[in-house]
Amino acid sequence: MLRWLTAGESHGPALVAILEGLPAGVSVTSDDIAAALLRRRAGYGRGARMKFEKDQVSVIGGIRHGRTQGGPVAIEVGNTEWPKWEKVMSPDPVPAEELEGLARNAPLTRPRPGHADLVGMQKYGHVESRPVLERASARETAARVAIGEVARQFCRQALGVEIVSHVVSMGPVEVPEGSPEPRPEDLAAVDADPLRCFDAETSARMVAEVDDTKKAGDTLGGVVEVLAYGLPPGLGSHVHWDRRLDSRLAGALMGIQAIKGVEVGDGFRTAARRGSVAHDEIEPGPDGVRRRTNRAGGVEGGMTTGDPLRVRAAMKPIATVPNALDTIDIGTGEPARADHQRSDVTAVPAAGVVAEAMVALVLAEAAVEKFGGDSVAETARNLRGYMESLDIR
Ligand SMILES: Cc1cc2nc3c(=O)[nH]c(=O)nc-3n(C[C@H](O)[C@H](O)[C@H](O)COP(=O)(O)O)c2cc1C
Ligand SMILES: C=C(O[C@@H]1CC(C(=O)O)=C[C@@H](OP(=O)(O)O)[C@H]1O)C(=O)O
Repeated sequence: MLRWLTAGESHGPALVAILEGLPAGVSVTSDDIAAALLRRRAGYGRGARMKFEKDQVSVIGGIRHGRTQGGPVAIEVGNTEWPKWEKVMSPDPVPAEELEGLARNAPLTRPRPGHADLVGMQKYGHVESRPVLERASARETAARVAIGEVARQFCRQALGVEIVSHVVSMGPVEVPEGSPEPRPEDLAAVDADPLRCFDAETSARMVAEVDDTKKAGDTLGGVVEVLAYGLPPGLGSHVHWDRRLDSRLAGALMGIQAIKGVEVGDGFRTAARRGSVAHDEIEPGPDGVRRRTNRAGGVEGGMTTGDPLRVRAAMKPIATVPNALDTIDIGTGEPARADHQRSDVTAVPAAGVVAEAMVALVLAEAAVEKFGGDSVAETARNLRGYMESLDIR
């Protein structure tokens, strides 16, 4: 069983993540994790915070001399901005006179529509939104990307699986249907694009859309696609709803802040087709059985088919709209403009990197379930035995 947890606040000293149940022998270093975190900070349209704040990786447990040991992997992602927040976010009480006049401590009483502020205040009994937004903030995704990198290395080393993501739409600007999908060797090119878009012409239009949106004091959402290559058939199961891989992927992707829709394969587009052109016909191939197309996105009956996994996640526009939206001031009950200090215009490119991490965690979990193994070598051996035993391939 693979399980994971994160803790920490947006302006706290650090985020922490624990990944438990991973076999021993995964090669991974602090530099690998730091590189994954850098990818998450990139992307045209992100706010000032991405520039001045740095993630500081410390591996606290589970990895020795660059290899997992079989115990829980614990990673801390320190925040270089902590000294500015030490009083406001102190876990211990701070004398009132030391907090007085601190702009950062001013109560946030004008909840932002579309963020967790209002309902979080109602549910947890807070009189301002700081205690809500600190944990709702997608800064938390840094912790997921950190352990996601460990899971990704496991998927690569034990299964030969490579995970890629790219941005397929930014607001109304979409990559044309039928455009080539990035392969693992294209990931560096995707990362080099300002919006992590694999189509240069569309990327230029996306950049213009971000610029226009910024000028208008507005924000943007979009859609990311994650692809996983090299999967064996049979991860997940048809036998129960919570063992279906598609249900687990959907849950993991919807668990990313601001993701409002998930599509497996052609997803919603399939609903508009007739059956004869919606499914993937099966035929004999040179290496055994194969499907002619991959409209299903590599999952049938809640199990990987062996074709590339393809899932999409739709992100809503950033809630902290610079031209602030209407709300009420919780202190006075009067209409007001929502709290706004700064924000991303869009974070869709970063959401793609987070989505890769979530997919890596779900695939690693499903692989540990199917193949077991206390070491990467044992998992790989069990996978080989299973592949050799398949009599319909
Ligand atoms: C990478 C990333 C960055 C984000 N940046 C912001 C931001 O700068 N401002 C904002 O209001 N929301 C941002 N969000 C979205 C909020 O975290 C999210 O809308 C909020 O937690 C409420 O959750 P919900 O949208 O799922 O309802 C970001 C989300 C992600 C994944
Ligand atoms: C800090 C990160 O993202 C933050 C996520 C976020 C939100 O509301 O989700 C709001 C912004 O923070 P602030 O409101 O303090 O400017 C983003 O910068 C990060 O991704 O590392």
